[in-house]
Amino acid sequence: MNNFASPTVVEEKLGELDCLRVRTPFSEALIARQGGHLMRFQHHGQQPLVWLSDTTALEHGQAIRGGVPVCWPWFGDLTRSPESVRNTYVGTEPPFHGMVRTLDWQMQDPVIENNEVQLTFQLLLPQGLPNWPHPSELRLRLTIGQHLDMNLQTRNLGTTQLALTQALHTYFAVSDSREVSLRGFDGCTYLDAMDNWREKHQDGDIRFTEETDRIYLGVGPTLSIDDPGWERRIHLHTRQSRSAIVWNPWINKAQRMPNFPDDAWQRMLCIETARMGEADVLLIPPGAAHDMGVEIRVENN
Ligand SMILES: O=P(O)(O)OC[C@H]1O[C@@H](O)[C@H](O)[C@@H](O)[C@@H]1O
Repeated sequence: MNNFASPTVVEEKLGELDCLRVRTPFSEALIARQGGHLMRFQHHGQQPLVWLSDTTALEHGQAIRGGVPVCWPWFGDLTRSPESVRNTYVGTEPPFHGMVRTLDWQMQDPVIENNEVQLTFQLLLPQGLPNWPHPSELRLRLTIGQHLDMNLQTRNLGTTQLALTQALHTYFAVSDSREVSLRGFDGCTYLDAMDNWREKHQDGDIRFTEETDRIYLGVGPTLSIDDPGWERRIHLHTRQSRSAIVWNPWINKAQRMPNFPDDAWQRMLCIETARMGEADVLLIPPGAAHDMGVEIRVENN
């Protein structure tokens, strides 16, 4: 512990975005009200845990590049979600990664306890969203302290079952994406977006050697990123999620993507805690709520 005797939460404007800067005795974080978007998280005296693009847009209605976008009420390209989820949208051009990452969420008063700060963001959607007529409520709870914990709760306020896919699209900062290994995926099946969504089998740890965009299925609750360059291991402990997206854009896609420096693919990777695929689609009965979450810890070698 150092620097800050007790946690603080301070409002801050970043470009057009209303943000909160959280300081605890262990860590510092920056969160935008838009999307309830965690933009930065860093332990004092250490490298960042979460990667944020130096060139991200900081404008109302524009997706923030990096941090932890919330993908909801579907993940990625809606046509890749199960039919029950595709049918929830009645428009013609469904936005990629759903519709809430660029909305302003309501924030509840911060709770400061045990040297941690808990921020809860809420989206109350009595009519649903444009072309998505499903009354629901979304709550994102971020706990910032010695560890980072994120919990996404969906409540179905409608009268019929609600089908969703979703992800906490976490961009991790790493010393060099070519040198890290991702553990906990050995033996899993994955859908390979780079190979026409073929189903494949993961043998051993994941290493990045090319553009990688995969949906892992049947994933257990313990995953990690082994980063020898920064002499640390990042541990993810997931709750109520059996799927994860693993993504690194590599050289060519990095050049094509907006708000993403050409060489930044070397310094980031995504492991996205998700509910995705036929087997992990989220079905919520009327009146019920569902939580999905992840706790992230760092172990220094
Ligand atoms: O540029 P966006 O919409 O934030 O998406 C970034 C990436 O998000 C990942 O989750 C997807 O698997 C990739 O296909 C996509 O490129």
